[in-house]
Amino acid sequence: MAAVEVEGLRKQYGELTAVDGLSFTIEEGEVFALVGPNGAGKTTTVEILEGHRHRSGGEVRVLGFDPEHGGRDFRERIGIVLQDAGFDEDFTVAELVGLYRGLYPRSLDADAVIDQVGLADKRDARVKTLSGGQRRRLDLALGLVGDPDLLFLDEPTTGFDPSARRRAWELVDGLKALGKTILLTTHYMDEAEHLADRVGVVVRGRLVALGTPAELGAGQHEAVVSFRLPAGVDVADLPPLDGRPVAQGLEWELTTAHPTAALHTLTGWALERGVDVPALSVRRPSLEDVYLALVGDQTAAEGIDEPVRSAP
Ligand SMILES: Nc1ncnc2c1ncn2[C@@H]1O[C@H](COP(=O)(O)OP(=O)(O)OP(=O)(O)O)[C@@H](O)[C@H]1O
Repeated sequence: MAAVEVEGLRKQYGELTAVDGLSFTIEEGEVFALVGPNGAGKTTTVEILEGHRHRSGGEVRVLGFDPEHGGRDFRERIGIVLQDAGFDEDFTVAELVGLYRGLYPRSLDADAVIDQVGLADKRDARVKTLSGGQRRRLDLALGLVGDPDLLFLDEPTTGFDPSARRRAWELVDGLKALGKTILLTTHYMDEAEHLADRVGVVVRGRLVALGTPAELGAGQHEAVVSFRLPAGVDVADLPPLDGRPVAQGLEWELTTAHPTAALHTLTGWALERGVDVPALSVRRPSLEDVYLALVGDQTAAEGIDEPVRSAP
């Protein structure tokens, strides 16, 4: 059985269609990332799946439950890490994690979870004294302590410093190894690429792409050849290439569907002249390149900043 099944999901806020016919499934043990621009409908979708928001149409099953009517049996099996949970600031970290732990029949050891999220030295600190990144780690601890089968992570590493992000990634990798199903939203494409088995790209409440990071990248046939100009050479001196190189700081970048030919032309020309092409590299498009191409296309096609309105 799939952990999450969404079929034709719709959500209206008055005239605004925030979610417009979304369909996807998440298998048990899968890490699934929803990405998309601000206001695309990710949080609305996730909140419907959590049972916190009423849907306007479509079918949703989460762990076999209709989340709107799942009740306690459902809530005990899911963990939620919100962007801003908002809890009593006078509690200490250990008190709050202990409190949450008490809400679940099957829970993890509170100190172990505090350790796991890297807050061991803040165990007895009051919540109001924590930094932004430390609060996010506390959010993560609260989502984990009930030992959920399905974890919702809403922008789990926003505000984290780079090493805290890496640790959070390791934590998520560890949860995945334990067979947990995870639905995450993120604005960091490297995060989606690293963590997610599959990524769904949502624009204006619609799914515009769905696949593994590699599948999404494979749809892009272009590669980027970048290099610096050899000393004393002007860009106009280069041989004709498949496209025009564009300056990026000190480097030049050529986006081409034929990287082999472009490299051959460039390196053949350099060898003939007896010069080196400094910092020469070829890269496949990253998930971020793919995302920007998709989202740019969609917002251009649909009119920027025009919210999608339902038909009168
Ligand atoms: N309670 C609400 N009432 C009216 N409109 C809402 C409400 N909640 C969200 N919206 C609108 O629905 C759309 C989708 O919002 P949502 O928060 O789901 O987007 P998101 O993809 O999570 O965005 P972000 O990346 O900024 O968190 C937005 O246009 C938002 O303004």
